[in-house]
Amino acid sequence: MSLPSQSVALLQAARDLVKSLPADAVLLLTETSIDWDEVGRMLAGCKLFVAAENPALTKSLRENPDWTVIDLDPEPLPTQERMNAALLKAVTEDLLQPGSHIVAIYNGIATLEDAPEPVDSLSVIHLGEHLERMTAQDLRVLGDAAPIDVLRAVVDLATEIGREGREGQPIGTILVVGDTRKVLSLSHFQNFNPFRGYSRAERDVRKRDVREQIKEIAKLDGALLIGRDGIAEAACLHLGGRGDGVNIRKGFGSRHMAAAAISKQTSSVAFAVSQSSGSVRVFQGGEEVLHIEPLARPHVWQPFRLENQEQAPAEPDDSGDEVS
Ligand SMILES: Nc1ncnc2c1ncn2[C@@H]1O[C@H](COP(=O)(O)OP(=O)(O)OP(=O)(O)O)[C@@H](O)[C@H]1O
Repeated sequence: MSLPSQSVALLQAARDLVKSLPADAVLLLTETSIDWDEVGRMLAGCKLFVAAENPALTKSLRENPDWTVIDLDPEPLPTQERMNAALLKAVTEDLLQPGSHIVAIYNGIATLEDAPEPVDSLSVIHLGEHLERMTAQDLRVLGDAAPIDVLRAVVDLATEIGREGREGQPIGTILVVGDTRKVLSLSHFQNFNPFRGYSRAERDVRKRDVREQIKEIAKLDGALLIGRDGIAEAACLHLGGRGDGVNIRKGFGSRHMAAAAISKQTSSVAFAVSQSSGSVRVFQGGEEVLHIEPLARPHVWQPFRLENQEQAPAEPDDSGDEVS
């Protein structure tokens, strides 16, 4: 079996790019059988990562010491997401450093299984910029709390608030997503609702300019409430909700407790942005399910913290709020 001409040309281009940019590695994403000996000859001297779902395809590749095989979960994901998953896995397993430059070759256009060419596309990926967008996979732990595009937008908003603060000052806040009616019934306004009077389009957090406006509002004391559909409904909310049965780590105060508590008592997901550290902790069902560090770019997602898992004792609700 020899390689078709388009694949040969792409591999040559990848090898040349690795030398001339320079780039750190080549990532080959394929689900089609391919002449690996030929690939090896063409990419001699390049660090090669091969990502595939099919274990039969990658089994023999593991014997080659110069190649790193990344197993992908067998899910019907778009190519972009599979590439993201492969790169994220390589970074979290310390196979690649954030900031690396990668030449990726993949099948981005032809989707037929019997496509004449195993690969048809080439991209140059600068991992520093790219990692921030690799959130979809990790957000799956939140199940169907909200559509993925809404969750991504809220993550972007929360991490930007944590990283940037406002006017040089760190700010903390809570972004509550979903179950708006129940959240409102358990909370009260500390101030007038700044979203009142604005159209849905002007409150849609999936839009960058709306997120920029919301960052201003996040300076105000209290939590923000966003619907499952991504429309911001309220700000300046003092969240009620009882704190018993929730788990937050030692050292956290009333903000994180309030976020955990509201996620326990409603089906919302609460994103607590810490004023002191900028980190974002995501609570669901009263438990912390995700933690994002406020690194300057890039950040790497951690589903669970690998540190001291000691938990703070549950505190009673400090608000005693009635329905407002
Ligand atoms: N129930 C609540 N609803 C909304 N915001 C709250 C609530 N309780 C506390 N906060 C916010 O949290 C702030 C106090 O944060 P505190 O330092 O006690 O918490 P923390 O969990 O350690 O958070 P941080 O890491 O941001 O300091 C309050 O000024 C208020 O803005």
